[in-house]
Amino acid sequence: MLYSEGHLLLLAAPPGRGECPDVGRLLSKLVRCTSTQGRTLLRGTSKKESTLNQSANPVPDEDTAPDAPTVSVGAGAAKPFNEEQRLAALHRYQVLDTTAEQAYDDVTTLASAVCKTPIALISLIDQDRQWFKSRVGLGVSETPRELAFCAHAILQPDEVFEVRDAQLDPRFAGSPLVTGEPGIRFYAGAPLVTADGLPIGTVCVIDREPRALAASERKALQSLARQVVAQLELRHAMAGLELESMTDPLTSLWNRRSLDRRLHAAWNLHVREAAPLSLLMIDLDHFKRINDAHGHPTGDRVLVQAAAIIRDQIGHDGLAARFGGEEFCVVLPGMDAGTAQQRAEQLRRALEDASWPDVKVTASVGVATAAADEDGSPNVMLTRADRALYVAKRDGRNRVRHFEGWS
Ligand SMILES: Nc1nc2c(ncn2[C@@H]2O[C@H](COP(=O)(O)OP(=O)(O)OP(=O)(O)O)[C@@H](O)[C@H]2O)c(=O)[nH]1
Repeated sequence: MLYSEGHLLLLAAPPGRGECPDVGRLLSKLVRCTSTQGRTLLRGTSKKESTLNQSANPVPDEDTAPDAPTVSVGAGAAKPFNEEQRLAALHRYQVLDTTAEQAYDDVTTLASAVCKTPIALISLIDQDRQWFKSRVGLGVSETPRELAFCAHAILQPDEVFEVRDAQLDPRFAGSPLVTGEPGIRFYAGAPLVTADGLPIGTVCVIDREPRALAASERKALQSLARQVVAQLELRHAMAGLELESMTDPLTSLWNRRSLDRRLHAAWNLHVREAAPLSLLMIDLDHFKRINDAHGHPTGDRVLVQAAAIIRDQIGHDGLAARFGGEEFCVVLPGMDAGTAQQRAEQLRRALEDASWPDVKVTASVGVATAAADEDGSPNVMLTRADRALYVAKRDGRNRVRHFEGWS
């Protein structure tokens, strides 16, 4: 957005002044959406609802409107004193450049309706730009930071930053966003402040006419900003849980469940692109003896080190997972049988040559490949790799075998 970092900029021309959009419906949708995810983002719903409905018919409240802060002119707003932590907090949410989401779009729809502005935005202030997670009434998805009104708004994280007539404000009168499109005259942005007190953006509203926010509208804008932060936190926590549920806690490799998903995805790619697909099944040899001779904790350390070697050896060419116990699996999309066998042999040697804590470690590897035009299924791939692993064990261990048939 155009004003200041870390505010949701609600820049909206009234959707027909005098019209009262169905704010209650939008609000209940928002509350429903957030509460189904186990967290109430809007407390005291009925009170807020009545506040929001009142503010749909705003009466500018000159007494309570905050004064604009003093900021630098020319190259845009000054940077907040805690800019580095602020950017780290923003990037932690991993929300920049993501696609539109209903939960955020509901907020801008509400902001525009409540404040009766034609433009409403959720603006996130990145290092050199402001990027809009959601926007009503504006075509662009980002602007340079130096043009952002929101970059000013984040300098006063506990207040709504309001510019009642940008043409009369020396900081903004010459801005191309005021002199040209979208012709900003009025701006109000409520900073998005994280639990750590870091302002990452705003919820803001913009109008093409000079005006002021009523106290109730200002409050509503701040409520919406709090909801955006709660939504960001919720998504972040869910992503963390998802990752946790897909990861093996001991080795940090993908777990079996994750392997199944990824193998299916790789199989779909194999079918769609008519590309080969290979799979390695790796089993540490006589692992029980390591546990028996050196104890379970040493066995665990060996598993962690083996996982690290497998991950390093495979790099970005495939996906490594812990299949269970002392067994690992590697999915190699696009890799033919010959190359997969070479990589398996390199991996086997790397495990054998590694320096281990007081023990000798080797592994047997089974390889299965679906040629570019071959039918089958992910489960058949697993069974074939398992059969090849069985043959490698049967033939003496510490060796690689490719699936060559069932006999
Ligand atoms: N330390 C440790 N041991 C585990 C873990 N998961 C499974 N194991 C042990 O791995 C051993 C696997 O033993 P087996 O299936 O007999 O296989 P092996 O001794 O490796 O023999 P081969 O596979 O035939 O070469 C068992 O003793 C399990 O208790 C784990 O997370 N940590």
